[in-house]
Amino acid sequence: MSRFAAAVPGLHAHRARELFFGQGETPDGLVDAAILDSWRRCADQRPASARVGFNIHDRSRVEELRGRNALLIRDFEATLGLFARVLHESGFHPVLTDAEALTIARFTDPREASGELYEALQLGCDMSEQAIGTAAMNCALACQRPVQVFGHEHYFEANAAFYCAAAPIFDPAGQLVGAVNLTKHREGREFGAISLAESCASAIEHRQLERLRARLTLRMSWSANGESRNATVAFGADGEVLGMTREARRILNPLGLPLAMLSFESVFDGQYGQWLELLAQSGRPLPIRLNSGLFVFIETRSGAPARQPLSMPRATAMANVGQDAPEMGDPEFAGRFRIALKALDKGLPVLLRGETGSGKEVVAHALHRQQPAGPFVAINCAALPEALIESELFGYTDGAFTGGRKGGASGRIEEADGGTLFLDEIGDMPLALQARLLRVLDSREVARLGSGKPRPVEFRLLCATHQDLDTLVAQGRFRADLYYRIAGYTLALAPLRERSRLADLFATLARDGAGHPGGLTPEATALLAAYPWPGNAREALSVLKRAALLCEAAEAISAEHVRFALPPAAVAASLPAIAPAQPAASTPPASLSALEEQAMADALRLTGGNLSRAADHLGVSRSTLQRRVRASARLKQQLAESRG
Ligand SMILES: Nc1ncnc2c1ncn2[C@@H]1O[C@H](COP(=O)(O)OP(=O)(O)OP(=O)(O)O)[C@@H](O)[C@H]1O
Repeated sequence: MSRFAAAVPGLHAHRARELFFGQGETPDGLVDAAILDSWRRCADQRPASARVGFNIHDRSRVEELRGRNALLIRDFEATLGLFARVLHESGFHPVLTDAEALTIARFTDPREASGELYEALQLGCDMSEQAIGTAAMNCALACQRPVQVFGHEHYFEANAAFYCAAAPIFDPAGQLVGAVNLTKHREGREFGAISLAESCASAIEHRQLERLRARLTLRMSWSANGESRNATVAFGADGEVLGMTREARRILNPLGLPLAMLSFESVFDGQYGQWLELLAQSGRPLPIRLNSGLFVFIETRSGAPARQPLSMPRATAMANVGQDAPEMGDPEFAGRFRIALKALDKGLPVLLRGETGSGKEVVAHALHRQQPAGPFVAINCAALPEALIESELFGYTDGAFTGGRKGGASGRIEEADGGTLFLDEIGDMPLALQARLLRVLDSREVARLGSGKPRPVEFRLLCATHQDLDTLVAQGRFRADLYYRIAGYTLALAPLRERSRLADLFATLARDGAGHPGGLTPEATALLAAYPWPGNAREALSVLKRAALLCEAAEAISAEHVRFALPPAAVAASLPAIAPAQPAASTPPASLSALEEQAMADALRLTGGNLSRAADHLGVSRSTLQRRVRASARLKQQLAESRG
């Protein structure tokens, strides 16, 4: 899709029509390529000025179609219920079509729509290209990706009154089964309908997947080009792949092999049985390498009730209960932790900064435990779909929107009253909500959506982010006033590679996290300390769990166990630099940075000098890698060589 046409739907439609219909030219870049292809097909059939009516199948055909697609319809209705408020406010009318573009379900009452739209919302309406010309649902089905069609981008002039956006739906085996389509009169106010349609289709696909009788349903998350991605894949009893979502297909099955040819071991670098056990024990996302080399985090996806997945999976703050500060392997941390406590005591918010996996959530729990009055309410701003975040945070009143729960619902901010509100990944909060949050923080009052009556709330505020908020502020993606408001005190967590007392942290993680009472040998500790830990404590915990699986409970984890548990590429590429027998004391601190540099050089070489991909591979941000390259002549040279 042309980036411009996507950003400003329909803006160039008149010019594109002039070129296409008037001069027989190709209006490249002015409309989405999918629309242009459709225009070409339609032009072979009928002139754009032809009269179009909606062709509606008879009731028995509609019943037969609905019976055949009963589960899909159920998933559509359940999913749309979650988006009810935002749909209602936006004025869009959602329908579900089958793979032939016949309408088999709708979500709103067609009587709320006027004129031609009323017709278009009838069950059994034929929305195919042959019947109604270019429209979002038939384009989305034809090109198998989300498409929006605005006003005069519709082939028939008679349909220029509409704005529609649609996304295709695939079943867990990757078959196209239908499309979600959102339509309204185009004079309505603008709205991000295409991403809403895509979110609906993706939520339907997740529901389909959850119905499979899977032994293990995994949620994978990773970041690519600075954006976080996630996907779901289901495995049977022996690790065979039962189904996956479209994002999962992109990274696990790029060649489009039949599902029967895929298994856990063919896609991940690990053994199915071992990972089943690790995942059951951890209850937290664990890093794993794909056979393609990409590093992702995986966690078990449970059939949790609707509200639950919106909040982050809570870490049972396993370590250090009753102690002042958690053991972080950093002698300076305890002092900073005490200052953070004082700040909270004085009513100042605390901002936790640190790389992914560095322990921000563990610290948040620990801070709450020191003054454990009231609930600990955590919200992961990155995990909430933008359409739901507002009602999740602020709650809503009875009747605030169609499909809302009877009696309304309290928001998470209200639930934190008297306790601690933990806003994780605050850097991912949409700008519009930042303004609302700021108002709550200033007034200490929260009003549910649909109600003018604010209620007073009192809570300690903790926020966390792995992003550089200064940069986000400079880029206009984070409000400066909110930044100052939440950063009463900033508690920075050093990345693991910069902590100087790692032996204590490894011992704690092994004992409390991996449940291994036997400790570690000094050689094992030295080997661990030499690894640069791009995934920080989360990765360290996962490695220790893997190592602990290999030895008896009373036995100390040895260098051999660690070597097995560390990522194979790290052992092969860098860790032989410290021989197994080399004593811990003789590992000069400088070698740590040399090891990191080696890993970075390897990543640059492997990715042909692509900084984003190399950073993804290493699990660090692009800016971190760029900074290191700028500071190192060796890396600069490697970058130049890799780019040839
Ligand atoms: N000091 C620690 N003691 C015990 N466990 C820890 C410690 N630090 C981190 N962990 C463990 O490492 C994992 C990651 O920690 P946590 O979720 O707190 O990191 P985070 O910085 O919040 O990560 P993210 O930015 O990805 O949300 C968790 O399983 C946590 O239990």
